[in-house]
Amino acid sequence: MAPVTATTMRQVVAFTLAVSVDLLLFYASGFTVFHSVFGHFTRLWLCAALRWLALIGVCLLTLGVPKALLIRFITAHSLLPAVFETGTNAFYREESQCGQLGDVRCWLLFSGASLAAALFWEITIPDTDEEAEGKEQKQKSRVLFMRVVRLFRPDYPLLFGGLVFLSLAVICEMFIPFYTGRVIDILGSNYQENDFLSALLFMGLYSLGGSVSAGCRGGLLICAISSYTCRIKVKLFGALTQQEIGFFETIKTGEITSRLSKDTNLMGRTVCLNANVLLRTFLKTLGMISLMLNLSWKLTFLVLMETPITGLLQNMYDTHYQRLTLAMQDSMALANESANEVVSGIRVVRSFNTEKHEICRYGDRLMVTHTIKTRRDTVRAVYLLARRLTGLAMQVFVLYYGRLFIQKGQMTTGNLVSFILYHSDLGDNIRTLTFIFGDMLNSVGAAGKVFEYLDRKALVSTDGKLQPDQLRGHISFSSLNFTYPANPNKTVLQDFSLELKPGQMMALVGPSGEGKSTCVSLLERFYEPQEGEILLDEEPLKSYDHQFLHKKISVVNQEPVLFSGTIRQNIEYGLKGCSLDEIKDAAMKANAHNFIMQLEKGYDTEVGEGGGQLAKSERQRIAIARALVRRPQVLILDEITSSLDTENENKIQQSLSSIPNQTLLVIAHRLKTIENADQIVVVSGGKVKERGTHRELMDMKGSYYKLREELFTEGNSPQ
Ligand SMILES: Nc1ncnc2c1ncn2[C@@H]1O[C@H](COP(=O)(O)OP(=O)(O)OP(=O)(O)O)[C@@H](O)[C@H]1O
Repeated sequence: MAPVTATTMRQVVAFTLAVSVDLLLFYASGFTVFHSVFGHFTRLWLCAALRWLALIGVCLLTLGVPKALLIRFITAHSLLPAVFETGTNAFYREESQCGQLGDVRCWLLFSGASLAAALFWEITIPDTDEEAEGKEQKQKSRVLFMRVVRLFRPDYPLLFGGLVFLSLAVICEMFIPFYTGRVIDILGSNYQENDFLSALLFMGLYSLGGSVSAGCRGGLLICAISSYTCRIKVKLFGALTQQEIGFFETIKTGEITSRLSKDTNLMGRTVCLNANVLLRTFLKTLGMISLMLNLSWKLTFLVLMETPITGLLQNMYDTHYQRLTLAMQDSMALANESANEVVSGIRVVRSFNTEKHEICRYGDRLMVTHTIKTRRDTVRAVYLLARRLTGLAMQVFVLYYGRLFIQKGQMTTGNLVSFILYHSDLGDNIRTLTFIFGDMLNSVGAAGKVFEYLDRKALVSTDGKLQPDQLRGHISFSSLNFTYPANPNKTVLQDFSLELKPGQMMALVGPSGEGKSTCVSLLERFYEPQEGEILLDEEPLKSYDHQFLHKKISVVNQEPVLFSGTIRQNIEYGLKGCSLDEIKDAAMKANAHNFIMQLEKGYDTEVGEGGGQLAKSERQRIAIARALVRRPQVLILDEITSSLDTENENKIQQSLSSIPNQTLLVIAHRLKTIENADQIVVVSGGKVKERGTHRELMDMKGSYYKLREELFTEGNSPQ
């Protein structure tokens, strides 16, 4: 208990001492005026400096090093009278009603305003105790902000136009309440028609100017944002498509699409809308406060005292509201996810008769969203109530004191009306200013995420330049060691070496999950091996031009992926200037021509999203045609037989074997299909376990032999 009492005592002593010293100096300044000691401004600023020094001195002596908030208060408290007096003199060429200072009411008013300013600063700008982190964050935000601005370069003319109209709109809007008050004064005193008409004319002109300028500002800025967002989206999409496959495996699809859709939009907003609102509100607030000070400085200080309360309320509300909004978005995403799952897996749901269970699950998740939403709306309702109450209390004060000032002849009725009009806007403006800081930081954060992807250099480079006129298709894997980026602890290929001679057919076989498809992925340069190299015609794969390589090495995967569009577009996918005859030829080799011709629109038939309007075997044959139309030197078939029947498979095999000099790499589970291969390689545990022709391997009675036996007994192979 004792230390607390001692601290409180020290604080009371410090407060009393500080108030006494300050009042003494404040009155002393009035004395110097009275006795015309020093010039007016010298006295003001000297007094301000002395008061600042004295108050800081008292704090140091009694409380130790003062906190940032106290320093801000002391600074505002000491300087405010001098700043205000100098400002009034500069703008209106007269002394304010507080010009003589030395009046305890003035002292109280300035103290209140200083406290308001210090608290406002405290609320809107992060505390200096978090300096290091805060400064770094601010620095980062500033750099990001400037990058966003620089990307706006092509839209600078639009932005400049927007800013000009913004300033015009603010100036015009600011004068409307002023002329409203003037009209009331003219009507209330000796009516002068000319004055009345000119006031009306100005009011009309300012209103018109304000509306036109606001419209032009909005239009220009929206145009700039829209063109900016499009540009960034394309840029980001371009950067994303350059990334290596491992990137897409480690980052969730939802995150990527959210950056592409949400964050790019937020980025545009950062500079344009927020800067627009910030600038407009800031200019308006400054202009309003200066006009309000002109109307009645006492009332102005009075209403400014509401600022810290408004700021505090807004800050508390923003924190809670944002937290609940995020929680609501998460729970909504969960509810949507369960709905999506059911829609895409409706066959499973139907066959397991789990409709009711799924409805309950969806309903439960929606209830969670509903509860959070209700809490969020309650927070909003309480905030609005508190805001209205403080606003109302302040209006009552303004009316009460306004009436007093009118009685004393310190202001007119028109002045009071103008003042009230300004005041009603001021609260909103200050709230906007406090909110916009947080929002700006959020949006800049979104820009940071977008830049992170824009700046990311793909781990698998595509800078190779080699494009030889002749390619033989000689492939060798030499001592490869490889782990997937998504699972770096598991070595998938270990000291893996293979050679595939030009024009030969090689088959990779082996149990599931042993690394066969991984070989194909490495050959396609989806990943880079950690050790070892893959050579194509004795040159490292990475030295080949990206486009050239993917034209010369074509892959048909287990799961054929088609894109929405026509069959023709899917076959010629990525090839420019491909004739219909070439497409038909490839389709014939893939045994797809006949079924395509039976479709009503033939090659112009739409395949639907992901090729959903075609059977799996048809999709697979189109995928084979897509690979063949490129006339690849190396063709890779990764378990394509799983979706083909024996008849189709035989026909495709026949046409593929008729292509001369093509190197063929086949991964197969149906061992019957690869008996004719020049070389069969058994892959197990990421290593080459056996290699040879079918006959050689059968005679060895090793893994290949066992594999055939197993598959035969499991009935997987129609041998
Ligand atoms: N993208 C990936 N990220 C992490 N691990 C992977 C990835 N793809 C495959 N793996 C793992 O690498 C190992 C080899 O997989 P791979 O697909 O090469 O086997 P496979 O022999 O082709 O099997 P299957 O015959 O069933 O296609 C497996 O253990 C698998 O789990």
